[in-house]
Amino acid sequence: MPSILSIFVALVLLRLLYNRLRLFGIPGPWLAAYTRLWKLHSVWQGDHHHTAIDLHRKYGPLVRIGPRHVSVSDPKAIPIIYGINKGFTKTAFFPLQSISWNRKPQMNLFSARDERFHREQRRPVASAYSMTHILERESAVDTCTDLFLTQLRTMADAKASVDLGMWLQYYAFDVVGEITFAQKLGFLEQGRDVDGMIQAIRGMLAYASVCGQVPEAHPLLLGNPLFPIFLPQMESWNQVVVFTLKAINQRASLSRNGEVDKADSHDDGNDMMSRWMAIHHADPERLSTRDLIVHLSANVFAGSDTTAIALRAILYYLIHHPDAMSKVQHEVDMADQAARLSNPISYQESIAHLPYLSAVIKEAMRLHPSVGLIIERHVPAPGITLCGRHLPGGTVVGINPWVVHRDPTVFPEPESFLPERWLESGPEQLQAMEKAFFNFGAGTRSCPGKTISLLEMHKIIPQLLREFDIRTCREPSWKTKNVWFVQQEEFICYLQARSTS
Ligand code: HEM
Repeated sequence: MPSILSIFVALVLLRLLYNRLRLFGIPGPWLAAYTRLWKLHSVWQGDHHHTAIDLHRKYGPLVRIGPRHVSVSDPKAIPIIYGINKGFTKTAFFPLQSISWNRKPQMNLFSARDERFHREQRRPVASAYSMTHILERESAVDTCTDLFLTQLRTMADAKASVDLGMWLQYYAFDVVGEITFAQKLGFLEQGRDVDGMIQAIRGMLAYASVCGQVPEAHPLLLGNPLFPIFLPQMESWNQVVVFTLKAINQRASLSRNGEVDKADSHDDGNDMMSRWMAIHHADPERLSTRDLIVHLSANVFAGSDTTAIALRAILYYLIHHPDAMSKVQHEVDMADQAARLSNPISYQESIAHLPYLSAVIKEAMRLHPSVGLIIERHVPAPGITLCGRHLPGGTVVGINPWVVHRDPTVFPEPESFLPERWLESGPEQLQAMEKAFFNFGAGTRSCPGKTISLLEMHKIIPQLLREFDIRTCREPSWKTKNVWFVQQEEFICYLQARSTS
């Protein structure tokens, strides 16, 4: 009689064999064909973006990174996987990044898997992210710039080293605060991680990146359905939600049943909260109190880390490419001499008069995208042919921005920092590069907040370089860790006031 143990072992072996045969012929690390442990381990190490680049160089456009998981590097696959009405839906990786409120997990724009629900959620809020609306808050962003520069001047005068990486994140946080809630979040003023929000977001990302590889484990961990019943105070551990509720309560009040009270709110501002409260009060069914809370908190969660990563990358590549740094500073100085720039520099001025800077911004985001894992989607039934291979329905596919941004057929010398490629390439090449630029995702689920990030980048970088010479304190000048977002740490710099400023 076979023992229970031998039956169990036989079942496990059969399962592994089944896994192996499912996507037979798609190359990749041998262990990945059998089990998700390979992917889990690779993500756990915090360097998966580099592993993914190496794997695609070795195996080609399709790499099997799990039993049902395929990483794709061909930019031509972007409109297929992420295009409108293509039927590819978000995977279980996303919902575990939602917040919990009123004792329930609440899906936001980012985490929602149901496309219809997502469409209904995005419709009323989308216009608040348009550049026209964001620019209405430009003067508020300028107050963040003033505060940031004042703090940096003090540190530069003291000839102290500056954790510029951290300060850029404080800046990004306060800008999101101004645009979302018409208030700074206190980061620049206090020069510290207010309410531990940066740490809280890092913890959430680290959890999502690892648990997201085995999402079935989520209900046994932080997604345990018993927690809201027996541990309701858990909601108050999420600083992002706590902050959002505090911000709402400063302007209106949430009643006992969780509804936002109309009496003491004011709907006439141009920040997102005012715009969305106005919609809510006109038609609560179109945008409920729940929707208000999840949309506002999504901004705090999604808007600061991603932008800070991009800001650091731009300065990092400039510091390590002195020629490019000189060109940007020369461009700013010339525009200044021609009296084309205000103080602080406006977004429109930056776009109109600083073309080399725009190319630098693009090139830095190409080399160091904020997102460092594949942006997962499920292949719809009955399957799809990608790069000449049939992938059955249910396969998890996705493109990693780090991989597609290094496609040598689109970006020659992919590892080199060459801002000129964005200025000197012919129209066809430029179009191919734009189509392969995947920093903000693509299609209906692409990033609505990119307007906010672009506004920040085009304003604060020239402003900093107009006023300071910046160098790093040591080499290597940062450490990176891929926790879904590729964060940089210890980007410590010296700032010196420029004689021309
Ligand atoms: C450099 C900065 C940023 C980068 C690189 C970035 C990247 C991304 C990417 C790749 C996606 C798509 C995810 C997917 O397709 O599954 C996304 C979605 C999203 N981002 Fe951003 N983001 C940035 C800044 C922001 C900002 C500033 C905000 C808001 C304040 C924001 C809010 C969102 C939201 C709400 C979504 C979900 C959109 C939807 O599915 O409808 N992001 N972002």
